Amino acid sequence: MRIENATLADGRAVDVRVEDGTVEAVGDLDPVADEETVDAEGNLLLPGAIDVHVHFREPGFEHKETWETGARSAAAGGVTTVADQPNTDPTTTDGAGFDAKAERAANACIDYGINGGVTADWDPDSLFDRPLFALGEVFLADSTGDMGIEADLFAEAAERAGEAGVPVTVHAEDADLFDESAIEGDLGGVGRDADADAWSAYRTAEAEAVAVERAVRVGGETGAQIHIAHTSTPEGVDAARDGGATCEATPHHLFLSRDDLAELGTYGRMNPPLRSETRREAMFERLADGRIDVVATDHAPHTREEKEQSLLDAPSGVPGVETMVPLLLGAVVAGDLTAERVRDVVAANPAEVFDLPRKGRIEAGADADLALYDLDVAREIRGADLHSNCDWTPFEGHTGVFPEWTMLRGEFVWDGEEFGAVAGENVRD
Ligand SMILES: NC(=O)N[C@@H](CC(=O)O)C(=O)O
Ligand SMILES: [Zn+2]
Ligand SMILES: [Zn+2]
Repeated sequence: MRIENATLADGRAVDVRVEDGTVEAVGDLDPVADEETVDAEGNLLLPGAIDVHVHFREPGFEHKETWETGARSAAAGGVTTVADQPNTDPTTTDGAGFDAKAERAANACIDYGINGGVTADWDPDSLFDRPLFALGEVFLADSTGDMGIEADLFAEAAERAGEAGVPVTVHAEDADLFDESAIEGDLGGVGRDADADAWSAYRTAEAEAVAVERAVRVGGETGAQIHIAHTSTPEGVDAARDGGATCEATPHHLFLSRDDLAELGTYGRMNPPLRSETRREAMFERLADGRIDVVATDHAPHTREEKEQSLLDAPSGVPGVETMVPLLLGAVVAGDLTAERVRDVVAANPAEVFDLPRKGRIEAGADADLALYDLDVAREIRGADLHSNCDWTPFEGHTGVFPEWTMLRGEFVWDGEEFGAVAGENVRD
């Protein structure tokens, strides 16, 4: 197959030859006889995005999402590889838990990695016996699934991961620094009527910075590679960088702030919570200038029914795997970000941080994981148009550029209307 007349993120106009699922050549390529041609019409060709932080919920919470629906949502958003988190049922904290998840993940139409998690009753021996994508997210405070752990267990887990050469991804919040007084008293009604700003006041910005500092210190002491998940504050990003760790930021912490909570209510409750508009801007600045290594979604679907509760009863988390690249490209169209930055944070950098040599770049020898975008057709994001089992989005009404098509190892997994019968593989197998 020859993809003709594509524009790469760096502005180069090229043709791309794909053979046996691999990029064979990039450049000015003459057609060969009988070769299939795909006309890219000068549109932007990006490497398939790698979302290193999703919660596809299976096994255990199939009513929220499955590997089938989550992967389809990813593909329709230009994402061709995901890494799944361990707070499923059973938790992915021992060999059997890993195997149970691997069985379900085989239903995905995109490639994937499976993380191992840490709880007081985890079984590191059988867990590290499996091909882990990473150890994590290790919860330094409780979030969905109540998998928060104590400091000494974190140090022990980091030690094991360091020995095994497995990166550690950390949910960095310190519950000792949460402000309980913020969630006392009247928090309003349910769903959109709840006072969700109280959640941001409760899980303080300071709690993140302090936990990040602790995590990177443990990384230094144990030799483990530390990656801070979903940093929500500029202080958290700076502490990660200063400590020699890499960090990721979510689209919700880059495009939403506490100012949106009056409208979102419990639909905007997540951990770490939305921050002030000032902090959001400082996060976006760090995205644009390269201080944030990776954008990942923390795709955490919950049903409307679950969200339609009081602030304290509604679960934390928002979906996002399908809207990540579209939102970032919306920012490119608006002139706030370069296409090269987008390519780096969603593809090249995650491939480098998590050691995926065949992923994240459009060059000879790489997997032909590709997505094509027409920057002239930005459209309004609507939950009803998305393919996740979660039929709402916190980005309703935002502008996004969705892929014309998405390809996994040379096969169309999404053609803009339908999904192809493509089988995903574990990137660590
Ligand atoms: N981010 C969230 O608020 N929720 C996540 C868990 C997590 O990443 O902390 C979930 O699994 O629902
Ligand atoms: Zn988390
Ligand atoms: Zn998460």
